[in-house]
Parts: sequence; structure tokens; C-alpha cells
Amino acid sequence: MPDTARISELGGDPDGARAVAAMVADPTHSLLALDFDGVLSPIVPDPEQAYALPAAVDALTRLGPVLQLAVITGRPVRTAVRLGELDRREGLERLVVLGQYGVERWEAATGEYDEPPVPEGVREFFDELPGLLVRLGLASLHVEDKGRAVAVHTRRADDPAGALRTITEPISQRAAELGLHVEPGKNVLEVRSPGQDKGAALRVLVGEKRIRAVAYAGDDLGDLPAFDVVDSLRELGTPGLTICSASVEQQALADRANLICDGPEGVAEWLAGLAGLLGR
Ligand SMILES: O=P(O)(O)OC[C@H]1O[C@H](O[C@H]2O[C@H](CO)[C@@H](O)[C@H](O)[C@H]2O)[C@H](O)[C@@H](O)[C@@H]1O
Repeated sequence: MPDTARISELGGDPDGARAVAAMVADPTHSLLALDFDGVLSPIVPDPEQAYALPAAVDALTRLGPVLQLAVITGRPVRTAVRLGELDRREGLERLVVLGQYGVERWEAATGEYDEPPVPEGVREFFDELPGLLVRLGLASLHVEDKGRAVAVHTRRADDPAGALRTITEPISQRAAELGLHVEPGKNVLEVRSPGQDKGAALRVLVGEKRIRAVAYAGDDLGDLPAFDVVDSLRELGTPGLTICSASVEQQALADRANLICDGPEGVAEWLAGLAGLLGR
């Protein structure tokens, strides 16, 4: 007998509840996809210190045997797997991790990484970046070399918001000249190749795994294309749930989500609730 009160609670609103009910009715054909930073991991000052919350991982290992699970992240796929220790968890044998907004892929089932060659323009931008930051008086900003992308972080600057304002126009201009895409995020600007986003990544998984119900959890602007895809799938008849991992830093997702969780701890609690509902 389905627990309708619990389904409503975990769905947030009627559309979300329909998606949770569909996931409970047919978990094998249900996809639960999550962002990494700000959803599975708390936001921390040093990107290398990010980690998956133990409570979230525990719930995922209970869900993994019954649902299709995926992590879709802006991180290089190897970084996400390493920081989350996602290759060492019993229960996550069918996990798929899509990195760099879906360009890179890792399958727990095979342990294989798929990482296409790095495009030229990004390396050119990376080589020029120190000079650009010196000219802007912001040489000490943290630059994360992601191979096929470069992230310029302002979180540890004296004035993070001011530094972000200062770098936005010149970085956007140079990125445009090189035919690159600028991805804004929480105290970060990422420069990468155009033509790929988390929505496209999510759509591929839905088709490939013959998914009939989908839930996606995100916290930042780069997650909005995935929200768009969940919304459009729902319009075409596939129940869908969007979950916002809320923070004071980014409020754009809250208005778009079926369900709002209180940051990564709230997401972990929701995951445990779903596992309970599925009898796991
Ligand atoms: O798609 P995601 O998994 O959310 O990754 C997006 C970017 O997240 C990382 O930066 C953010 O998290 C850091 C660690 O908590 C934080 O210090 C930074 O301010 C945030 O913007 C990561 O460093 C990027 O490479 C990811 O693309």
C-alpha cells in the first residue's frame, strides 16, 4: 500500500509527488540524478576539500541497487569520483558519473573512463589567464585547471563578490573571442567549450536507460538546463521532480523546483526518506 502522505511530502508539490509515486511504482525505470558540489557535498572554501556527505552516500548506497543513479557535475569526472569516493561503495555498482557538464563519463559497472580530447581554445585561455589576472590586480585568485575547462574562483578573495564583478567582463570578452562558453556559478566563473550542458547530459541518460520517471537535484545556475529537461519531459508525460538544494548564495533554482531541501544536509535527509519509502 503506497504511503501517500510520505509521497506528497517527498514530492514537494503535486507534480513532484506524481514523480515520487512513479519512482516507487517502477524503480527499475526511474532515474535519480544529482549534482555534486552544493548537493552531495557542502560548499567549502577549497574545491579540493569537497567531499560527499556520509549521510548522502549512505542513502545512495541503499537506493543504488533499485534505482538508476547518476551524478552530473561540472567537475572533471575523475575528480568527482575521487572526491566522492564513488568507486569504493557497495550498492553503487550501477552508478554513472557524467563530468564536465556531460562531456566525460565514468561507469561503476566497468570502471572505465570516457574522456574526449581537450579542445585547443581552452588551453590558450588558460595560458593567458595569469597575465589577465595580474592586469586586473587579482593575481592571487584561485585558478582551477580542469583540463577541458578553467574555473576562476573568488570565494577566498578579500571581497569575493567584488572580485567576481571585476573579472566577469574581461573574462567573458576573451572567452567570446576564443569561441568559448562562460559558465557562472557560486563565486566562480568557468570557461569551457560550448555545446554541452547538464540538460543534454540528463536527456541522454533518460533515453539510454529507458527511464519512465526522473528526479534531478541541483543548487547552481549550471543545473538549470537539467531542470528545463525535467520540465519538458514532464510535459511529454514522463513524471519529473526537480529538487533545489537551497543556499543563500544562489536563489534562482528555488522558484523553479518542485521541492526545496535545506542544502546538502537536507538533500541527504530526502535521500534517506526515499530509501525508506522504497523499503531500503
Ligand atoms: O556541477 P557541480 O558539481 O556543482 O560543480 C560546479 C563547480 O563546483 C566547484 O565549485 C564550487 O564548489 C567549491 C567547493 O565547495 C567552492 O569552493 C566554489 O566556490 C564553488 O563554486 C568546482 O570547483 C568547479 O570545478 C565545479 O565546476
